[in-house]
Amino acid sequence: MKLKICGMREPENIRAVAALGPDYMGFIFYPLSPRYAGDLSPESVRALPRPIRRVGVFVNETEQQVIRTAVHYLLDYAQLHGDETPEECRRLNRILPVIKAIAVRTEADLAETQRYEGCCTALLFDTRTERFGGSGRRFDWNILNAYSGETPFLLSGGIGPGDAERLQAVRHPQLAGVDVNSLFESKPGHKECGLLQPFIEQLKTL
Ligand SMILES: O=C(O)c1ccccc1N[C@@H]1O[C@H](COP(=O)(O)O)[C@@H](O)[C@H]1O
Repeated sequence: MKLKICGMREPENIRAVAALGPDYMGFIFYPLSPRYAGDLSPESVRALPRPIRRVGVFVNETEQQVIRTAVHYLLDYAQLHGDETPEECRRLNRILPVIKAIAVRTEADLAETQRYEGCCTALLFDTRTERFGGSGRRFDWNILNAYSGETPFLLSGGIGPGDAERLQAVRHPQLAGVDVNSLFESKPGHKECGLLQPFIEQLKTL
């Protein structure tokens, strides 16, 4: 099971978390987020050891700006968390692999994914709230059984330090990994290695 650690914004913390060996690290380029990484020096991201894939998180950003940011930070993926259409995802995905976030509360929300089939490299299922992301709230994972698409997905939304065992019970052929964020923080954008390390150890046993 792959692990993405999202919402990084402090150079020292980025280095410490990178040493734990996540598969993906995420940087939020949404100015209204308390985890906004727009002031981060590109070197802090570019210097990440290569096995770690770099993901930029965007909300209703223009294609031009996403590409500009991707070049600046040498991003490997764009995670789109807004109202981006399948066509917008398809166009960008030809240039930069797209992870499209889908807001989930009910099974009906998963039906929405059909429109994105073939338009993005992966999906990310996050909890539907009044915000675009980073709510720290979990949705009912039983709902995942209603997803019958072929695009792999990351499971996200309110995954916390005590959830490794619960994740063990989630079985789905397209489950590619999990994405963690706010519940591993001591303040927005600062991840606690003391919480991440045991979680990662437990995940490895899955
Ligand atoms: O974290 C944010 O501030 C954020 C803002 C706007 C879009 C996405 C954001 N974060 C993403 O939200 C999910 C779930 O986070 P959490 O575990 O519930 O805190 C995660 O994919 C983050 O990348």
